[in-house]
Amino acid sequence: MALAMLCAVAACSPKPDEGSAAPLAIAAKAVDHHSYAKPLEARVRHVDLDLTADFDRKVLSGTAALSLETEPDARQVILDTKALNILGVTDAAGAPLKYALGKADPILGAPLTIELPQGAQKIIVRYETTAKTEALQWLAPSQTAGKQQPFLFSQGQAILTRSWLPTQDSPAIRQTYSARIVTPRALKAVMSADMLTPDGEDVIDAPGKKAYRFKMDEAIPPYLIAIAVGEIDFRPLGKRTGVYAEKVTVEAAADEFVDVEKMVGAAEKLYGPYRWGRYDILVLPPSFPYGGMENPRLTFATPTILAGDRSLVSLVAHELAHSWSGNLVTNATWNDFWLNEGFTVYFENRIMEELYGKDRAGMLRTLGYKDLQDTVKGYMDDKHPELTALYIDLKGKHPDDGFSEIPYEKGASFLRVIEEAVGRRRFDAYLKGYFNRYAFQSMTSEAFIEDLRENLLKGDKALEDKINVRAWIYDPGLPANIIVPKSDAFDKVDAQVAAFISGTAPAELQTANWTTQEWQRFLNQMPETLTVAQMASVDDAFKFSESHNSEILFLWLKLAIAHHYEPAMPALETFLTSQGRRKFITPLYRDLMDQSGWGQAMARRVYADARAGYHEVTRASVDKVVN
Ligand SMILES: CC/C=C\C/C=C\C[C@@H](O)/C=C/C=C/C=C\[C@@H](O)CCCC(=O)O
Ligand SMILES: [Zn+2]
Repeated sequence: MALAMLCAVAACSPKPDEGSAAPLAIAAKAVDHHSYAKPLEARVRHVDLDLTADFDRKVLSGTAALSLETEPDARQVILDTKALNILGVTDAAGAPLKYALGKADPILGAPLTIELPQGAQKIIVRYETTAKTEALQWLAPSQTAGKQQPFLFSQGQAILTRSWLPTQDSPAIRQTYSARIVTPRALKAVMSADMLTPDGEDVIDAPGKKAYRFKMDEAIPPYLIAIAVGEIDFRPLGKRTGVYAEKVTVEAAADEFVDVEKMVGAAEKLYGPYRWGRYDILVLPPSFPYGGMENPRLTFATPTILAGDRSLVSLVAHELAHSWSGNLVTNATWNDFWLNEGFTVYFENRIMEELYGKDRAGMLRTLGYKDLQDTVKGYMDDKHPELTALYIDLKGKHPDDGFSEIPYEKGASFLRVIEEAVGRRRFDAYLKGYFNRYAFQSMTSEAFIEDLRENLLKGDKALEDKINVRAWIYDPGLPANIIVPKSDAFDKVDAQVAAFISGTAPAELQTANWTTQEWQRFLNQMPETLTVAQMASVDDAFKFSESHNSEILFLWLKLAIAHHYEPAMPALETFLTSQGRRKFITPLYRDLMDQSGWGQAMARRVYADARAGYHEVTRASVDKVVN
């Protein structure tokens, strides 16, 4: 990897307000190995985009005007780029500036070093994206739900934003942004910002085009700058919530998300005011690579959560929770990713408990704990214990290489241990204070420990040792004081599973009105040693192969592969070729590849056909398992 000029986080964080000096002092020791930026000399404060979405060429082209804050003697600014075609750089008056695009690193991309006249406050980069831009997916009409119009969307996390706009792409270098996006007249542009022209405006001497304008006045990490363009409709859900989706999807989405306005209220009751104005959701076409992405003001969500019975809306609670953990207080480097995700999973479960009660929240914690156990076992078996720590040193690695359930479920388990040690009321008060103290700032694991000591533990060394704070953050494995969730609500499921495995015909199982979480528990408990007759009987009884619930279908298809249960193979092929959510796609291909002969042949055949339709995030993941 080209020597990445390191971004000293201290200079990346904005001027601290009183009471937040600690993170700056501690965070100064942190460096972001995933950015070339040197913000101690010159840093980006605002990005103003003026781009045209060209669906014929599949490029975004135009300008990024960057407002800078520079040291008096600064003579250059360094930006992060990846696979961009840089067409020229000028100052605000249009005078050309000298620039150099450095050697491209396969993970970080290339540094764009721009010479600055003394006192320069703004530079304008003219550029266009290319076919190698990893953040963007350009979909043909056939790849969308509506099949009538093309669609474009971006994914920024973790370090993909640099592939669709030149800036300092570090989560510690927070920036405001504004944008003018020109689209074909039939399409609408939306972004993670205030949408100033919901219906677009005419473009002089371009009758076939429309322009949409946006502004984000809060300083956010660049990975949260997001865009989508398509035949997008809108339905309101409440006074500050609504859902965007393709016309054919929007009614189902509005019905699925009917509780979202209540979710925002529940979240505010827990951790303070929602600071972002509106909370809207955009449902993407099926290839979206994640369950959700917490782009501020506009969560991006997969259509695979549209189960029709609101049973998968915990994902929305998760993305909403990021409005505090991750978007308001952000991990300063990707080594500290658990600060985003562990807090959010903890918070997500509290929102679900507030809205749907302790039983459902307990079931979700129990299912999450099983995922955590499986992940830890997998990494330990593969001799990668370092990936089971919360803080992971990702120097020289792609952040994706550290991505797993660990920062999510182990991080949440850590916070539950703190809650149990100090009591829920005291912990909630601490969290509310934490989000206030560091609002719109970036945080490191060390800074968090300092804040915890100062504002919650208050010098109680015995309490800190009882919680085992540093071991939870830095040690591999699961600390002995982890709280193993126990959900009585699953007792009846477990009893039925035992009856089934002991040979009782599934038809005798009392499964009336089971929830998705109970079916997940049932399938999680199924051994991989069933007979084909047992697989057939349970499929006949519960029609798993025909399920429209992505979470249930995923677990059933894993079981079907393990048993080479042929009747489920058409459903498997449909599932692999009709959506692109990495969490489902990669494990199924991996399981197929573990089946020598038929499984490997099927994986290679299906992937050869489906690969082009996946987003780069999913492709990069499956490329590692299908060979
Ligand atoms: C220790 C890992 C450090 C950094 C990883 C950061 C980002 C990884 C990159 O892959 C982006 C991930 C984005 C995830 C978005 C949503 C998730 O919360 C849910 C993903 C699983 C799902 O589809 O539900
Ligand atoms: Zn998350």
